Amino acid sequence: MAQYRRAGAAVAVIRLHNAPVNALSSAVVQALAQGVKKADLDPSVKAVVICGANGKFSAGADIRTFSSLQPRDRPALAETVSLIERSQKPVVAAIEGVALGGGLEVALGCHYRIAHAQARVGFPEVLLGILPAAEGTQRLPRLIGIPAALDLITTGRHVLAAEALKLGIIDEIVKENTVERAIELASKVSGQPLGPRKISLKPVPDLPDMEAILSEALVKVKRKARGRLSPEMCIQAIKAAVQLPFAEGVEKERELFRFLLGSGQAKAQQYAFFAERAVEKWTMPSGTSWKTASAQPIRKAAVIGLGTMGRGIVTSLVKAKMLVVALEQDQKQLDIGREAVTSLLQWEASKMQQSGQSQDICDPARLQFTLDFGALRDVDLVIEAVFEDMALKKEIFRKLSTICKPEAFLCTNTSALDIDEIAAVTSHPHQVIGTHFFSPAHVMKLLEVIRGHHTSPTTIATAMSLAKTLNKVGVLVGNCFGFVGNRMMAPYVEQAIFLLEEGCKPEEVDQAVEGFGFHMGPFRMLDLAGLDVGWRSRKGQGLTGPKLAPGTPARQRESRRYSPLPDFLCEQGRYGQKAGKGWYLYEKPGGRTANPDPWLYNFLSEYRETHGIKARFVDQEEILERCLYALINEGFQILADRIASAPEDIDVIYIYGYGWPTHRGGPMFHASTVGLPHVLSRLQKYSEAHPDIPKLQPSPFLKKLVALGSPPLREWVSHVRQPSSKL
Ligand SMILES: CCCCCCC/C=C/C(=O)SCCNC(=O)CCNC(=O)[C@H](O)C(C)(C)COP(=O)(O)OP(=O)(O)OC[C@H]1O[C@@H](n2cnc3c(N)ncnc32)[C@H](O)[C@@H]1OP(=O)(O)O
Repeated sequence: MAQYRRAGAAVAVIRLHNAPVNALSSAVVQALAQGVKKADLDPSVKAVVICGANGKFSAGADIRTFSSLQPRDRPALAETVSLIERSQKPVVAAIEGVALGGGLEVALGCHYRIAHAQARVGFPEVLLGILPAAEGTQRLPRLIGIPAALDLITTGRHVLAAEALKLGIIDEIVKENTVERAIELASKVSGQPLGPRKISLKPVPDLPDMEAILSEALVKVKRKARGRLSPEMCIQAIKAAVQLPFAEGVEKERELFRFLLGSGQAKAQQYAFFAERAVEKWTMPSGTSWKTASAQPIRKAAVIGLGTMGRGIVTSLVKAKMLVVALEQDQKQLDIGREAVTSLLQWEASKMQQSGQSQDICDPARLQFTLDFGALRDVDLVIEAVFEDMALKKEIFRKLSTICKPEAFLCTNTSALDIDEIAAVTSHPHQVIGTHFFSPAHVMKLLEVIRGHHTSPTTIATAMSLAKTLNKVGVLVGNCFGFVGNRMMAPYVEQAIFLLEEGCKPEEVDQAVEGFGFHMGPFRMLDLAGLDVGWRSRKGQGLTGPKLAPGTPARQRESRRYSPLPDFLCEQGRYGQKAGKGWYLYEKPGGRTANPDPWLYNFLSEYRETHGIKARFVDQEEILERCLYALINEGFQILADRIASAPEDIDVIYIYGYGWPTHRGGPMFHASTVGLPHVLSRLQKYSEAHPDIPKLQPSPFLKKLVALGSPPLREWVSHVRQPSSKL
């Protein structure tokens, strides 16, 4: 848990030991405290070094233990940090790998800090719905000043050693032998006065406009937080550092920590942290999993199509230092694509430069632009990213099947299309897989990885590993129309549009959903994505356009309710932001400011009149429940259909791909929090009121879980019916 040894005659080394990241469990904290006391009591020890095993200082407090913490518990970690600082002998932190959260707090308790050049430090607690509660909110501002402390504590960002040195968090950077160098320093400074090195004794550096800085930070953080409490509480704690003596500031920090710990938000954010890690450990319905499948190395990849998605994908691959072939169909598109990729890469390089990372990502030798499919002969993996047209995709895959080497993996970037149909035209369907990137692909963290019927475990492992290489979160899902993300989006958007028919305005629906914490409500999102995308898909499905059977009632398809509203908008050229008008009016085509549109109000009134709909007032609760519970209901069906193998998969997809607020833990976590019987009863109520909307009829799986007494989320999948045995 923490090894104590002597280095030379006079230095004690305490090494934190808790694989894989030296999390500070209570056993580790206890052992650390014992080590510090032992060194203090031993007259032959003149100085102490604290370091971590396996090249990592510590990733902070053990998050797994938080659920058992009582809000009244006094953090033992804080007492240990203060014990370190009070030590009579100099204590040096030797930081390798990471010193995050409680790990950094331990380091701040030390009198000196040395870090390896690749080490990262930070206070990511805010991302877990809490704050640095082992006196970190009181020490960091004293060490680096208020503006920098506000930035680090409210964003949770990790900083590299170079930046940490500039900020004053660490005293020295070394390229190698961090612990040895720390031992040397410890020997050198033994006997020197420790007072000036104790951060708790320092005043917070004063600034003339302190009040203004704090209140501006509060306004900024509140605007960005969309209901998340922890950033605001972090500011309260930092304010306490400014206004109160150290000990009183610490009390305030504890009070705020207890408040956050007891809030549902901390639970949701910690669930999201572990869900993100759980999805890496994928399983197929057959039982094959990450444990037995091994990924193949990808040295060289190709991207077909340099539209918005293709450009982002190329940028991601280049950033990950792969050799990339980018292919387009004609010279003009190729030139436009090359220019776009080049400027994306330059932008990425400048961002990296600002954060002190090396920026050799734009090496042109690694990126080849071509019109020639022959250039794909030796690539290990291809990502086809042309637009959503099955015929075109099949033509490309037929070609790839003959040109690429037999062991190449063939990925299709699609948001809805059938992977099996595409794989069927190739001679290696087991090497075909869906990779649904989200726009902008070089920014968005999510990669939905879709297994086809024939996709091999090696192909899945390779695609999942590619996600990690690209610094994305890969989630494995099954093949069905819209997969997980878009399949759940469909009933959500459908409800939003039905609500307009019934009397809402787009901004009322958006405000309700944004008030819940989403980045964007459904109508702003549709305008951003382009209304023509859905229109093309509905035409393809024969729901509108020339394929629609003559005489079909305007608001009904088969026996289901249908709203032709978005089709009418598209017929008027209102494609959304790019056209300058859609559900909202924009200042110009491509404009970003969504303004309510009087034209739309008239249009909606006339529409309701034509169809004999009496507008009614719909309250926020109904707006939210109809949109969100329709989406969640589909999530239960997706679990029952084994398209997602666990609720965590769905939640991670929604957090990283669709802007679901992290402090609400994802749609399935949210359902478990508000209670499955509640979700069921509301769906029952709405489906009775709207019997012609099948997506409001509660999923049989949700009903089953409620009948079973609403087991906790982690048990849900054990109640999914197993496919019948072939025997
Ligand atoms: C006890 C009361 C204390 C009260 C005091 C409160 C004040 C202090 C609070 C804190 O310190 S909260 C924790 C702050 N630290 C973090 O948020 C860091 C979280 N970890 C990471 O960001 C990353 O894991 C990493 C350290 C950057 C490593 O990333 P990498 O991609 O290399 O590995 P992962 O797959 O993410 O993690 C490996 C493995 O380790 C588990 N894990 C990571 N950090 C913690 C942790 N702090 N506590 C418990 N477990 C942790 C992670 O879940 C993975 O587990 P498995 O999936 O392999 O089981």
